[in-house]
Amino acid sequence: MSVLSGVDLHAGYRGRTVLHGVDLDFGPGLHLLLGPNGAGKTTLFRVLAGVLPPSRGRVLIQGRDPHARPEAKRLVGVAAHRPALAPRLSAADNLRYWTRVLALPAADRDRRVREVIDLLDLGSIADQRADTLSRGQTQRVGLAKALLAEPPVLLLDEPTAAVDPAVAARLRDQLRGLAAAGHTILVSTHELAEASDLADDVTVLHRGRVAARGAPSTLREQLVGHGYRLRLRGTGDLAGALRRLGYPAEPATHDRLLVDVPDEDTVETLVADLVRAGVGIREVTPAGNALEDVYLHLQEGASADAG
Ligand SMILES: Nc1ncnc2c1ncn2[C@@H]1O[C@H](COP(=O)(O)OP(=O)(O)OP(=O)(O)O)[C@@H](O)[C@H]1O
Repeated sequence: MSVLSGVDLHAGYRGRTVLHGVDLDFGPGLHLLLGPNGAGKTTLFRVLAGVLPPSRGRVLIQGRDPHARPEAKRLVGVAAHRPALAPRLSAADNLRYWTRVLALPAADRDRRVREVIDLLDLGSIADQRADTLSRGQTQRVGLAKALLAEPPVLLLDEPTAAVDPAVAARLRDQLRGLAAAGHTILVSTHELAEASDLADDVTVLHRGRVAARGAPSTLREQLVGHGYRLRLRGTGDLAGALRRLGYPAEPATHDRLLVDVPDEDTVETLVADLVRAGVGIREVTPAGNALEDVYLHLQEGASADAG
């Protein structure tokens, strides 16, 4: 069941196009939008939320276009990367203020504030002034704000970026709970650990385009192919050394390589050849840490384009 979709979305800022034709389609559940810094994740969220109009293409939320029908914006709750809270108001008063901005029925406002405070375990900081909250606490208040109107769709921009591992784990549990309750949740992140941990459905955004979508393990195959990752000692001409040895690999970063080899025997030969060629080897990892390879692959493409 499609709840949130985007077709051929183009968008940008003052003549500069950031999204170059993004197609997306999400149903209820937890979905991740993974992309390196600057990939266009925040821009895409602004377009999906009905805030930034696309120059081309269309957004549909439960069949309604938020850019054509502003009331459809109510179907989306957005938690910004750095939520803007009124500094002098308490966390709870910030939430109360937002119930008015969202035009929730007056009779429901206090109840909803209490509910989101309970749901996100914010009781101990509810009366604390916003400007005294830690970044992680601020982020959780931002998430509470996104939930106030009980929207079917949640767009969460790097919700665990500023929180410690224990809080992040709790937040992930809460997100899983919301997904199980029927929300369609899209979480953006550039953190690989987060992506492998949180959801099986990952969309990779790269340079304003969807580079791939799938479970972490299948993404690797789509983008990188089969292979092994080698971490080498030294920053010499690794690509040159490999070419001379006849291996189709390219450096992904200064001391790492992605090597596409069909089997273990070839890896053994490769390692022996590299050692003979004087290249030190620190680590050989089979295709397991899928998303890290995907990222290295994207970086590799980006630096090749830049050069
Ligand atoms: N308000 C703006 N005006 C002009 N350019 C912008 C604006 N916001 C973002 N950009 C540019 O659009 C591109 C995509 O930015 P965006 O914030 O969407 O990426 P992102 O994937 O969310 O990155 P990050 O992971 O760093 O948050 C970047 O090159 C950025 O400089």
